[in-house]
Amino acid sequence: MSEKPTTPDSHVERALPAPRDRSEPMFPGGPAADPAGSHHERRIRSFRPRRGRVTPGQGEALRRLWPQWGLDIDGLSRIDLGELFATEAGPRPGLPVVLEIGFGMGEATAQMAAADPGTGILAADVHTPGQGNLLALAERNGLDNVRVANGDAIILLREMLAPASLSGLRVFFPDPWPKKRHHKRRLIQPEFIELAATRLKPGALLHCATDWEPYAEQMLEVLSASPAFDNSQADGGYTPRPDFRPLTKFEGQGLDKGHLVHDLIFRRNDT
Ligand SMILES: C[S@@+](CC[C@H](N)C(=O)[O-])C[C@H]1O[C@@H](n2cnc3c(N)ncnc32)[C@H](O)[C@@H]1O
Repeated sequence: MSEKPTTPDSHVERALPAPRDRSEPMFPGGPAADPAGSHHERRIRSFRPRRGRVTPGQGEALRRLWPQWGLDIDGLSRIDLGELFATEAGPRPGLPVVLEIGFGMGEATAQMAAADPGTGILAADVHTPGQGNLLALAERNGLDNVRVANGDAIILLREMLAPASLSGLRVFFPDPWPKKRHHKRRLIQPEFIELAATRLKPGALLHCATDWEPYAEQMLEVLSASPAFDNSQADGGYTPRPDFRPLTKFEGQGLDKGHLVHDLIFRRNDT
């Protein structure tokens, strides 16, 4: 009877990875698996939870940089923005902070942060590979004015940010939810704008962009109807694409399909 050939360590059992509980973080020290809990409240979400495949470089950035620059949107604590943007030199009270909702892979976020080092960018998304990508970009480019938040930005705004604490809000290419039955998932709705208005300082800019024409029309209608915001365009229409907004990944895909892009810039007034 022929014996099976053995390798020197064939007696060693191959260790199987221990099964991971859904609530355990995928990257030790990194973003929480489900920060505010998927059943935190019954509400229609503007995103689908999606982790996507994380590259080794993104995973490494999440493990190493999250404790320093990451924020889990747990809905439990009030954020002191001066402390959140602290550097080795100490907290930065009075630093103007802009919230970006849905930064995707974060390339445009990093470019805008580099162009404006005197402004803190609080960038929120649920997309794990993008969070790792943005952290790595921030480190590579020496950006100490970027913080990455993981979870639903509505909970961040409502539960964790103080009234009149933000100097700006950016929503670039939010999920268009083109099917009629999904329109209720769109982020830019009257209730969202009402909430955003409470968290923005007078004079703060709300900048939206989309390549989905019907959503652009909805944005214009909702923002124009809000008594808390004034259109930066005297004619009440869209803003010509400002050169300070870099091309985003999602925008590039829309342009390849021949989509028209619309920017909308509204100013929070004193009401
Ligand atoms: C269509 S992508 C656009 C990404 C990026 N701005 C770009 O232009 O390439 C929209 C992003 O918004 C995120 N998102 C949608 N609703 C969100 C919410 N309530 N809180 C945090 N992120 C959200 C999604 O996860 C997604 O990454």
